[in-house]
Amino acid sequence: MGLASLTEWRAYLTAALTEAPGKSQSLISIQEHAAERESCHFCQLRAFSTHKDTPVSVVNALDRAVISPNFRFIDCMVLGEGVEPAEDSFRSGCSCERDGDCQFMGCHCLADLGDLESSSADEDEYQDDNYGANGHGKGKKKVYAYHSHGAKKGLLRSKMLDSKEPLYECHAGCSCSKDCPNRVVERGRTIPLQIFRTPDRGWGVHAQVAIKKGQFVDRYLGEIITSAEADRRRAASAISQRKDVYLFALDKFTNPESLDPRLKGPPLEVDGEFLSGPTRFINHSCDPNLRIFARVGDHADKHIHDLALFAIREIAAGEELTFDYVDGVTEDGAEMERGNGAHMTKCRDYIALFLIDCVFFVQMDTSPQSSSHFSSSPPSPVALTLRRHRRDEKRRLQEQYSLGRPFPSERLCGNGDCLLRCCCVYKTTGIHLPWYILIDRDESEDGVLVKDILTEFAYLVTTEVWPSIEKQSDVLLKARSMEAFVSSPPVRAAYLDFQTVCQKNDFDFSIESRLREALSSTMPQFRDLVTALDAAEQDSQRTEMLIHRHLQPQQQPGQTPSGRPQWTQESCIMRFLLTTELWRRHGEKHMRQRNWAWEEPWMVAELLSAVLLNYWLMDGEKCFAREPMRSSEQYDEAWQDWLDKYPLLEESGDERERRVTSPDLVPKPFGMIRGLDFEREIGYVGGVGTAARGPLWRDSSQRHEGDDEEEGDGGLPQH
Ligand SMILES: C[S@@+](CC[C@H](N)C(=O)[O-])C[C@H]1O[C@@H](n2cnc3c(N)ncnc32)[C@H](O)[C@@H]1O
Repeated sequence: MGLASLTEWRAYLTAALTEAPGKSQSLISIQEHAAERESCHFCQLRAFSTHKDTPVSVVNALDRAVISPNFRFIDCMVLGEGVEPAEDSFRSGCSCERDGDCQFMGCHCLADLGDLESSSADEDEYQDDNYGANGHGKGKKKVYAYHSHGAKKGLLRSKMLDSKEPLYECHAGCSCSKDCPNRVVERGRTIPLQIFRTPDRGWGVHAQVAIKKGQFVDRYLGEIITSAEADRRRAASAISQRKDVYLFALDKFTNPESLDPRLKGPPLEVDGEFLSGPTRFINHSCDPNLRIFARVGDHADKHIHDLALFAIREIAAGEELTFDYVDGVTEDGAEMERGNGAHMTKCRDYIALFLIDCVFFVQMDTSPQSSSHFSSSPPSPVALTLRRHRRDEKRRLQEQYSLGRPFPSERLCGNGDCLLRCCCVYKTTGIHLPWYILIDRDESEDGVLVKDILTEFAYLVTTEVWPSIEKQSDVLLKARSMEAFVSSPPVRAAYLDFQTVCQKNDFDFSIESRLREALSSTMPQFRDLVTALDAAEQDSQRTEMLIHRHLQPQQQPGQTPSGRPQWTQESCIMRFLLTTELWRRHGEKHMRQRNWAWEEPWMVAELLSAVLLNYWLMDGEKCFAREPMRSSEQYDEAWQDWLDKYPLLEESGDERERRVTSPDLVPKPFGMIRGLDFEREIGYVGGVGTAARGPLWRDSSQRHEGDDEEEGDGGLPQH
């Protein structure tokens, strides 16, 4: 019967008693009855319109765990605050006269589909298809997603099963009948499902009947919320970033260039953690038997499209249902070939993450508190430890934000809706989580301590750019804050991004003078941009426009206006400089950023060019390792390491003195790092001109003190 808890038993008996013929409703108070129904999972499931023919049941033959009382079963999407369906005036439907006509040219619902390709073996049923014989057969057919008759009627075509194409269906606004072959998800679940207790992964789902390849199983339901609300829930969640497994972005039709503002992005998300249907209990597998598809009914509601699960192979009765939570999507939202190395790594990483997760939630679920409704016993030590762990995790994140880590919902460009990947550098979820992370090795290829190289670099650029600072403690402070900036996660991410764009466009900077040349020609433009950003400070629209224009590839001279904008070496460098500059400016009122006030645009340009060159040099000296980013927790760790390594300096004089004189914070005397004399052996201090070499770039309008020396090219080591 599927009554997995005392609550459900009680509610079921209550309902049975009151509904039994001849029994008086007054046996129990109506109010009590309503309250019981509210919290009873069985009552929620029994209220589904599909309950009679295809019930959902819950069984637990393993332990005393029950589904959390905070969870509620629903059978249709719930629209959260700020989420609206299309207005009636935008709705449309097809006016096909007969169900089968829907596969011909005139059907609005199929308007976004291509015409039928006759070569597909999967389409052979069309050969003897009687539909459309009424003269419509002369028109071209559209590719129906489903087989429309024969043994496979209602099953998704194999071609669709292998694709990530959305499914366009007829719907309530159409004139075809509910039997139209193009209404499979629309007609709802046809398989009874059972939620059962697995030995090692909490709850799972199976069907007690066999499921055919291509058969629709059910929709993933939940509360549809805005992206900002989803970020807020991620940050506030007791399960922290693992909240992601319950959130699905409705991004199938998201396109920053869309004319429909609702499709421009960021996409809405479905949160199934506390409100959902049985599919919310389906576990993840790298070799799944289900796959999730975007399904659209009324085209005006593309922004709130359905998530429909279909069987991708024959499934035996009782076999656990699974789908791949990663499903071959890369960080850029592009498709990754399923089963390839990158996909399998990401897929397994999910499982590794769950294994940690499982220790927590299996214990949480089985502990008496999860049904705290009825239990009056004190929390177990395990539950207390877990609660403390979660609380600590949450507190740690909050502390990170207060110490200068930006909120994941913030964007570099300041526009909370921006989808541009390099603007979403703080995001910790889904497609925006950085794919790799740049970690310092202990030593360079030649055995120099990497932390010394960073310290030395920061010290040298500081003394070059602010030669007039006399007090040694102030120089050290400035150098320390410079080092904090250079090592920060967003600057590392910007360098990785720079490398990726270079590689994708075959820009070869393996010879250092080439990088210097491109950097030199970018500098004047970048300096002007910094000046323009300063001037546009109060005008957020203008600022955003300036930023976006310089973060993306541009139309090249001589290109036709319709040609695709292209990257150049300069625009690629510009993107690094600008993203690092935006991070420097980010939240200027925060104490950390106040330490990064670099006064003049030429200083900003000099220093950031130095940062890029220094990364390039250190990279060539094998100072970094690239590690795949396995989870948002790993990103949290990277931020924590950085915040621990570079604590905010107190303003008070004493404290300040104490901190800067601690041995760790004092750079080694110039040129004395073991095994490396920067000046003599490398002759390089980033992009900043030394007394001997002169500045990296110059033009007549940007001369500044100490600019008299010759422009030097370096004689620097080549990679
Ligand atoms: C969407 S829920 C699935 C239902 C879940 N088993 C439950 O009891 O609520 C996702 C969570 O299930 C667990 N999970 C899903 N697939 C798993 C797998 N392959 N291995 C281990 N745990 C898994 C993880 O704890 C994950 O956070």
